[in-house]
Amino acid sequence: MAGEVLELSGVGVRRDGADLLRDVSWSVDEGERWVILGPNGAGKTTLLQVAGSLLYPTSGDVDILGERLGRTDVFELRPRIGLASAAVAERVPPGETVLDLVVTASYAILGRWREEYESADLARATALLDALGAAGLADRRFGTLSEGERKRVQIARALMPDPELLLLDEPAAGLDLGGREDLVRRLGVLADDPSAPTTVLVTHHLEEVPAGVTHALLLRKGEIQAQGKVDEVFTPEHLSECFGLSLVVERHDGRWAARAAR
Ligand SMILES: Nc1ncnc2c1ncn2[C@@H]1O[C@H](COP(=O)(O)OP(=O)(O)OP(=O)(O)O)[C@@H](O)[C@H]1O
Repeated sequence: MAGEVLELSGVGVRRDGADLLRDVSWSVDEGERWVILGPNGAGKTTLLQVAGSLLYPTSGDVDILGERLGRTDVFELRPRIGLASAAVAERVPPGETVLDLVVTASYAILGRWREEYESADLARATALLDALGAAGLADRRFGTLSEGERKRVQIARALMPDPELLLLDEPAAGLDLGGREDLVRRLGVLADDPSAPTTVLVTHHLEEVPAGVTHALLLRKGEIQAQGKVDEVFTPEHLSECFGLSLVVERHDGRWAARAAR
C-alpha cells in the first residue's frame, strides 16, 4: 500500500494582512504525479513552498514525508525534497559550472568549495543531465545558459539527491514552443518511470501539463477549487470557474489544451 507523502489539513498562510492560502486540505500519496494549476496570484508558489518545508503555515497542520512541520528539523527534511524553481536559480553563483551545480545537490549546497566528489556522483550527475537533454552543457557556466537550458539543469539538480518528493515550480515558463514541447515530453517520461519520485508540478497553462500526470489541484484566490484524479478535475466547468472565463478543453494523446469559448 502506498504511503502518504504530503498531508495538509486546514492550512492557511497569512502575510501582511492578506490570505495567501485559506483552508487548504490536500493529500498526496507515494507515486502520484500532481499538477497545481491556477491563475496568477492564486497561491500556487506559496503552496509549493509549504510542501517543500520552506514556508510555515499560519494555521493548520502540514505533514511532509511523515514529519510534522514545526515539530521536525527541516534541515534533515529538506534534503529529501528536490525543488526546482526560479527562486533557487536566482541564488546560483554566476560562475558555477553546470556539472558542479548538479553534483553539489548531493551535499545540499550551492557553490563548489573544495569538496571531493565521488566518481559515482559525477556519473549520476552526467546521466541526469543526459536524460534531460543537457549533457552537452556540463562544462558551461550556469549564468551563460538560455532560459530553457537553465530549466533542464535545475531539474537535473533537483533529482540528483534521489529525492522522495520532487517539486517543480513552472518548469516550462519562458520556453519557446520547441523548448516547451521537448521539456514536457521529458517530464512525461519521468512521470511514467515507476522509480521516479512522487512529483508536484505548478503551472498556469494546461498545455504545459505532461502526459502521465495522475492528479490535479485547481487553486483560485488562495482556495482549492477542485482536486482529485486529473480527468475529473480538468473539465470545462472546473477550469472555466478557476480561470474566470468560459473555456473549451481538449485532450489528445494524453496532453491537454484550453481556449476561450466563442
Ligand atoms: N508578503 C506578502 N504580503 C501580501 N501578499 C503577498 C505576499 N507575498 C505574496 N503575496 C500575494 O499572494 C498571492 C499568491 O502569491 P503566489 O506567488 O503564491 O501565487 P501564484 O499562484 O504562484 O502566482 P503566479 O502564477 O503569478 O506566480 C499573490 O497575489 C501575491 O501578490
